[in-house]
Amino acid sequence: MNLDQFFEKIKKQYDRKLPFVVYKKPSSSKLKCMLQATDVLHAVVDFTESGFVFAPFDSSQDAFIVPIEHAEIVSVEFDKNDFSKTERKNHKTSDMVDSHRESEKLAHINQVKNGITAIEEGCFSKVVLSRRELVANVENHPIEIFKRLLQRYPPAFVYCWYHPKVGLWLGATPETLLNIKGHQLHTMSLAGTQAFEGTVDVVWKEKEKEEQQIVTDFIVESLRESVGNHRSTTDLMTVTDQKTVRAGNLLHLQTEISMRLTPENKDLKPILEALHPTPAVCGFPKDKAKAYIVENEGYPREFYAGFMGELHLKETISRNPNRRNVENNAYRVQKSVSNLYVNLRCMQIKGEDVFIYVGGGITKDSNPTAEWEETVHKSKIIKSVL
Ligand SMILES: C=C(O[C@H]1C=CC=C(C(=O)O)[C@@H]1O)C(=O)O
Repeated sequence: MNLDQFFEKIKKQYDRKLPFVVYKKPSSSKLKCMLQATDVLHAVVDFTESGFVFAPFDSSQDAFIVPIEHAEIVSVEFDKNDFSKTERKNHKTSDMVDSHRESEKLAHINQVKNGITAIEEGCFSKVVLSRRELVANVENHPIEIFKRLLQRYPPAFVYCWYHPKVGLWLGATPETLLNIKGHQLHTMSLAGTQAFEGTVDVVWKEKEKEEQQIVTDFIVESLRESVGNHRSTTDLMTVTDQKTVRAGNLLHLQTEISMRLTPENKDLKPILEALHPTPAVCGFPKDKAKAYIVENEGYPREFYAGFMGELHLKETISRNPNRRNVENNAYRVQKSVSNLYVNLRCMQIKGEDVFIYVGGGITKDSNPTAEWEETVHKSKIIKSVL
């Protein structure tokens, strides 16, 4: 199947109002699509399922899945230059938004000020506050928007999820929630933001370093509790130093965390319950920050700041041919692989409207106007493809 046939197939599926998800993993040149033959909505029961999962921010609500046993899977290789002709049809988008900007700005600044007051009163030490920006619809087909995301954000996880009973979401996220391959677990702590101005060699303020350290400490502690309570996790966990990474027009602070799982802790559910939502999208302590967000943000996050990706897919891996004492060292093993990402830098398309979701971490030292600017930078990532 070539690239045109691949996208034609997805467009037909969308015209028939049948569910699909099309995606590309970070820095990969492989596009993968799962198409469901009926519009049955499959809710996740216990995360032992296999397929592509789409989970909301609020884990008390249902997560959905395109189950592998009900999906036709197609994949194709691409080069980002394949999409250089995917032109924007509508250039007025940001002008229209500008006219609403002043009231949105005041509302967000006010929300951040209230968050800082709650921190000063001791409710929590960090809370991630977001806003939903409405952009009048562009006449673009979602698949054309998806192609532009592919072209612009090669290092991101780029996706388009559609289910007639859930909705239409697209995004290009820089944040991994979990990669599990066999017994090896990998995750990251991502927080702190500044504009990219031509170099990743930048200085970070204490405020951002602290904001990101809260996320790292939470992840390490959650993994220790959910995975490592019956052994010495410190021996089995690797935590890198903070480093600067680029995500489109922005820079973030990132720490990578890896650990080895044992057969007793291969169950994903307790790991996901402990990790999601991390303080990169919620706050700390988690329950208090989450309750504050649900009560005060003034709109439902739905799938923004939730997670999505491959759940328990089987991958065939060749063993290292240099291993000793292996008679047939060309043998292959099948491993269970899960690749989950946090749903950031995303949009939801609802008929004539496009909603863009953007937020930022608030601590006691946050500056409300700077926090507003940060959400403006973040929304540009998505607006630039409309
Ligand atoms: C919550 C978002 O970003 C998170 C990820 C990276 C940096 C963040 C920050 O600097 O606040 C956020 O924690 C968002 O993009 O909506």
